[in-house]
Amino acid sequence: MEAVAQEKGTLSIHTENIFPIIKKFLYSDHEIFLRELVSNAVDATQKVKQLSSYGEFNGELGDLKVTVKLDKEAKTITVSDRGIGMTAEEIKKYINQIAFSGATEFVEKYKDKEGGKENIIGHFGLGFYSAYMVASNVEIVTRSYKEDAEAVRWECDGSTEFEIGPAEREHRGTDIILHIAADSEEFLNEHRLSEILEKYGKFLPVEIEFEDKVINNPNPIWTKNPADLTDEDYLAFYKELYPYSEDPLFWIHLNVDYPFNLTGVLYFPKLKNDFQMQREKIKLYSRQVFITDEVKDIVPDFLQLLHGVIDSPDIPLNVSRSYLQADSNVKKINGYITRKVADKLSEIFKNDREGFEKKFDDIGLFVKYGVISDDKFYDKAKDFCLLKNTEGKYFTFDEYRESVKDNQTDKNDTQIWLYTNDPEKQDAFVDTAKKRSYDVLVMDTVIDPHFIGVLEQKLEKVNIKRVDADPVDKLIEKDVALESVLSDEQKEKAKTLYEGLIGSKMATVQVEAMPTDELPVVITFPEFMRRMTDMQATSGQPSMFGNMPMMYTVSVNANHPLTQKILDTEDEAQQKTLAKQAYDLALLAQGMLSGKALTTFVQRTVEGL
Ligand SMILES: Nc1ncnc2c1ncn2[C@@H]1O[C@H](COP(=O)(O)OP(=O)(O)OP(=O)(O)O)[C@@H](O)[C@H]1O
Repeated sequence: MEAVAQEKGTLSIHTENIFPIIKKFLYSDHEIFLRELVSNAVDATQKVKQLSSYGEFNGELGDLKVTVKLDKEAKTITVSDRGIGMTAEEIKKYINQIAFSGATEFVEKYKDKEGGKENIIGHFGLGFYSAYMVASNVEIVTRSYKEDAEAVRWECDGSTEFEIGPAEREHRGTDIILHIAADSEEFLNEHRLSEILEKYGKFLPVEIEFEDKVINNPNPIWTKNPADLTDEDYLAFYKELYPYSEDPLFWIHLNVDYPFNLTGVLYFPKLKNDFQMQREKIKLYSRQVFITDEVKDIVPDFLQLLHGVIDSPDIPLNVSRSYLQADSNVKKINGYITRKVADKLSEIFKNDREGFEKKFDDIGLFVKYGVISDDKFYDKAKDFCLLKNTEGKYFTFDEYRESVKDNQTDKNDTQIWLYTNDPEKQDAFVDTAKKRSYDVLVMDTVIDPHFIGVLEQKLEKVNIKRVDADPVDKLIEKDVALESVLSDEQKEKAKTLYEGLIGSKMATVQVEAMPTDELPVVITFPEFMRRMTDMQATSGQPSMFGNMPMMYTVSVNANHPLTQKILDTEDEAQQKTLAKQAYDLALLAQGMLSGKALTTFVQRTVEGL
């Protein structure tokens, strides 16, 4: 056997093999070629502006617009700028050497100067080659800003060979001329190009002209100082982003430079009960270049209900700038945004409680979603998240605790908070609760079942029940037990009577001493069972119980005069009719009487009048 010698070496790469990979597979979306070339033009322009401000370039800056031109006949797309241009040497260095970025070199050189590193988009030294995804041939005609620089022409047909030589160009700057390949002719269309430019370049920092029109707003509000902006500016920008949307409720201007750079404006839209529709409205930018509207790694789930823009050069992008890489910065950004949003809400709450309450119906869903899904948010939101009662009064958690303390603490020293998820439907129950001077909250949004669960976990000694979870005296059990006027034997008789009448396995009948002002029969849904069904309904998961109807409790009021009367009725048929009537009334109070059963009930009632 031959012995293997220990050695070290360098990997070698064959350009012929790697080039097609860079050209075709590095970027998943072909349309981004335009983003890359326009970004390069913007970079070149920013560089010349910066050099001028550092005194390293003393010539005329002139009109710095970047232009994109489409020539359908010649089948070319040309991106032109009046940036720094390139000398022949620079082309060889920056273009011929794949993955050598002149942008990075520039940033390194000027990193300590004002604006030196903030304004440059390029980083990887690959973007230019994305042109070959759509072009069979690319020409560069360029003239450097340097004094006495000669214009240069470079051309390459996508093989590993290029040509370089002298050219004519009146001014400093660069034209990148793409000869569009046969399989990419879809890009020889002005609508398509304008759509791509609009998507990626709407807020690029240098004016971009296409078809004699400037397509971008180079100074979007998130780059400005909040002190210089009015409400109208924010609203106008919102309209620019979402032309057909209703005005937002309020907004937050994000502005941080340590430990990462991030700017942006987040808007609170009016949320409808359906919050799935509202997602993917936050746009992520990096140095004013659009990246994605998939912000799920940077923005916590509940904040994705917000609209607006986030711009951060510190968001780690992959080479294709199309998606992010998860890293610790992303986590920090996530935490920061959550904190900022909570602080803003808290500030509005403190400074304008009335205004905050007015908006709460619209932002409640969002705040509750935050409370449910993010502990850090909960810690702040617990002081401004509001509860609303059936009278339309709002309370913070602490205020509510204080307000119901005297009347709604049960014998185990636990506060029972009552709520309705449908004040209309549960009116009979709300009414009975109010007769006891109990307060009833309204919890009617899709996420309230979850919200209630979280409140119970977080708030000590608080139990939350829907008004129809139990007959009123059982909702909040106090020490005083009511005496039953019925004997045990009579109770048993009543139970058998109703069980025979109802004949459903879903119903549990119990005969209990209840106050006389309570209905003769009350139907309730045990809180636990009902909540599981509610939660499953919102989660969209198939129910563990299949389509089984919900279990319910039928409480016969032992102390109601009608119960006594029914038991005293000798005629069996008459007795059954009376009991049926009492039971139907209970069904009616729960909105459970319909169809044939309802018709029979109505007839029976009319006949009895
Ligand atoms: N229009 C232009 N004017 C002047 N120089 C340019 C122009 N386009 C490209 N360059 C030079 O060529 C270099 C390589 O460009 P390329 O787009 O491949 O990479 P990049 O912009 O540096 O990085 P990235 O891959 O992140 O876009 C640039 O860094 C720049 O120095």
